[in-house]
Amino acid sequence: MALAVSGLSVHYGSLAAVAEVDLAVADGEVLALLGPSGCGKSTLLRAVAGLEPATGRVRWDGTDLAGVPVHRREFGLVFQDGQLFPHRDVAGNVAFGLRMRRLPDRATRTAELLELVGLAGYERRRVTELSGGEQQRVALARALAPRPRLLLLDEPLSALDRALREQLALDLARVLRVAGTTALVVTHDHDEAFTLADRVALMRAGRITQVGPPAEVWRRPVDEDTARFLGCTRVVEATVESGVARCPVGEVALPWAPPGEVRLGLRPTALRTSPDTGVAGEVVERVHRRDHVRLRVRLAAGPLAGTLVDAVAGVTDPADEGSPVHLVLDQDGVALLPAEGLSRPG
Ligand SMILES: Nc1ncnc2c1ncn2[C@@H]1O[C@H](COP(=O)(O)OP(=O)(O)OP(=O)(O)O)[C@@H](O)[C@H]1O
Repeated sequence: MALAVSGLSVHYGSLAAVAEVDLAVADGEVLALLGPSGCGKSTLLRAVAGLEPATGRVRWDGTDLAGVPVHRREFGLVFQDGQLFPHRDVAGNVAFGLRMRRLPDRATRTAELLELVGLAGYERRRVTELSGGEQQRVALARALAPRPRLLLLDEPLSALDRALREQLALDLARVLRVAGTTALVVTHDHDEAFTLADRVALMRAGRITQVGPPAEVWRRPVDEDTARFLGCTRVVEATVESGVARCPVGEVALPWAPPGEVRLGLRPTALRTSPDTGVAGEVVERVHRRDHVRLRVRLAAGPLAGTLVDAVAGVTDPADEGSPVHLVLDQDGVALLPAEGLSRPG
């Protein structure tokens, strides 16, 4: 195990911003810390970097880093706004860590990194004349140049607009893989976490609530709060038999679900319009999204008659406000929750 964090806490007065966190990141692994605003993600990252006084342990390959200052931890840092040196050109920024460590072949390494982040030939450009996306690429190249043993990224893409963020998340995932980087990435964006990470650690109120591969966390959130954070807008009781879950809004194949009583977390995409089969309802609201239409539907029959549920329709579907629809369940929008506990009204 490369990074091992145990019993790590950070207090601001009486607030435990990070509370007794245990976390491990394996060699070459990318772990995303995902959680709502204010849950302590940045504070945890900063404590790992050595930027925040903390109790507990941060170890690298078994060696305790207590007392090792930030610049001697051999960690690379990338923040939301790049924090480039405005008076240096692109090469000057990328080579900064190499110069500090008196590493040789700085021009070759700089060119290599610029190539990796898609900015080949940008050496002499002024960083103040680059776009936000280009600046973040330079920040990434600068952090990777000295071959840090761990890369810490704090919301590296959140200052960028949506389309650029999606493209850069894919590029960043590729760069981290190609460089074999061990990384801890803080984000509040689910798509970003799932694009970048081998494993996702979900955080709430200073604590880690669940750690696992993205698909596992997505399919089996550990509790209802986590399911809601991951986009489930309704929780329903269900019974699973032979890999098929039956609930008041229909049935759906869930081969990975154990038999017996469970709860299902439904994301808006869990219910889709269907020409004539499925649970009946009436459209009360219709909003166009990029590649689908979001609906609010009042169910017309069954145990949940009168209840409003979220659903999706194709952009060309005639599911106008006031019109009747049928909804069927789609496995991809369904999360499996343990049976215990009461479900909250959505
Ligand atoms: N220097 C500080 N002094 C006092 N309280 C702080 C300080 N820094 C953070 N906090 C508090 O600690 C908690 C965790 O903050 P943190 O920035 O780590 O959350 P976060 O999950 O990264 O949030 P966001 O996604 O909004 O950046 C918050 O309640 C915040 O107000």
